[in-house]
Amino acid sequence: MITDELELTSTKVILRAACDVYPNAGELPVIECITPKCRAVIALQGAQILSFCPSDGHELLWLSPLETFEYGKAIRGGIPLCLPWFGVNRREPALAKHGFARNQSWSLDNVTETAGGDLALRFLFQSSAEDLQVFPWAFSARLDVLLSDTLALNLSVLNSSDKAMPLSFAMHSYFAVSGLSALALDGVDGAEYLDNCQNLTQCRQEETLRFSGEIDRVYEGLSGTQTLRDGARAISVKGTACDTVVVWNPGAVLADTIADVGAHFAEYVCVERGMAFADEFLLAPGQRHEASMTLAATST
Ligand SMILES: O=P(O)(O)OC[C@H]1O[C@@H](O)[C@H](O)[C@@H](O)[C@@H]1O
Repeated sequence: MITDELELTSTKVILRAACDVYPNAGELPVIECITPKCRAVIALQGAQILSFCPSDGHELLWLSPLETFEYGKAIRGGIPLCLPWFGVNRREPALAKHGFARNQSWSLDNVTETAGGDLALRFLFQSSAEDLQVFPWAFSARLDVLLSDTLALNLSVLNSSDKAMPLSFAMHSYFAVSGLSALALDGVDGAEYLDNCQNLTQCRQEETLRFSGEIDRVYEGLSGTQTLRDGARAISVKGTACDTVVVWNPGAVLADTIADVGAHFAEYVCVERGMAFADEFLLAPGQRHEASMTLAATST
């Protein structure tokens, strides 16, 4: 059993095995953070936030109840980081979808508590010699997480190779929702999108986005704030330097073919922020790209 505890003035940071937090999970290391404003669980694999529960007790993120937490396998739910490419790799489509950083261990580099009771954690990732076989640009990444009443992520990617590096990525949030039929997403109306359910056909979002059946849409160059309305609750997704918005729910038919979703498809929707498709770019040698995303939930 892994345990290590850091007790700060008003917060606790505890290193645990996933099975101590989630029934049926394995030994994968997770960090449980308890602050005056929230409780959060973060896996070291992928620096993946698995849970964020502000003091109103309402969980923001969905984590599959079918998740088995195996080393090297993508965890279904929370906020996976898709990096150093999003979706299908454009150079080599046979490579693993969404890059390899979500399936590897990151290190916890720093933990700082502020006087106001916020907690900042820094996670680091360094691409390995093995990664260079599939992505021949050495890079490092840093994820700064700020746990407050809101959840803020700052993802910074440094190209440490000597040539321009193609970069696409996403902070792939799975939001816990009360059901799909009453949901609506503001902040994409009027925008063009690529419909991933129709071979990336270009379409236009004429009305407020609602959820019935499979939805897999990519809005490029959008930025701003998206707000997911779920009855009396609203979740806002605000980002900078992550101008692509991806909205995904598999619907019942596709979910049936996804082992770790299945009958649970109506418990979540993904509203992701990143740089992908037309927003993918070349990061010059020695240059950093910093993107940030803040998630906040309010109830009326
Ligand atoms: O099953 P994965 O690799 O985690 O991907 C989940 C989904 O991620 C979304 O971002 C994509 O738009 C979908 O096409 C994809 O199915």
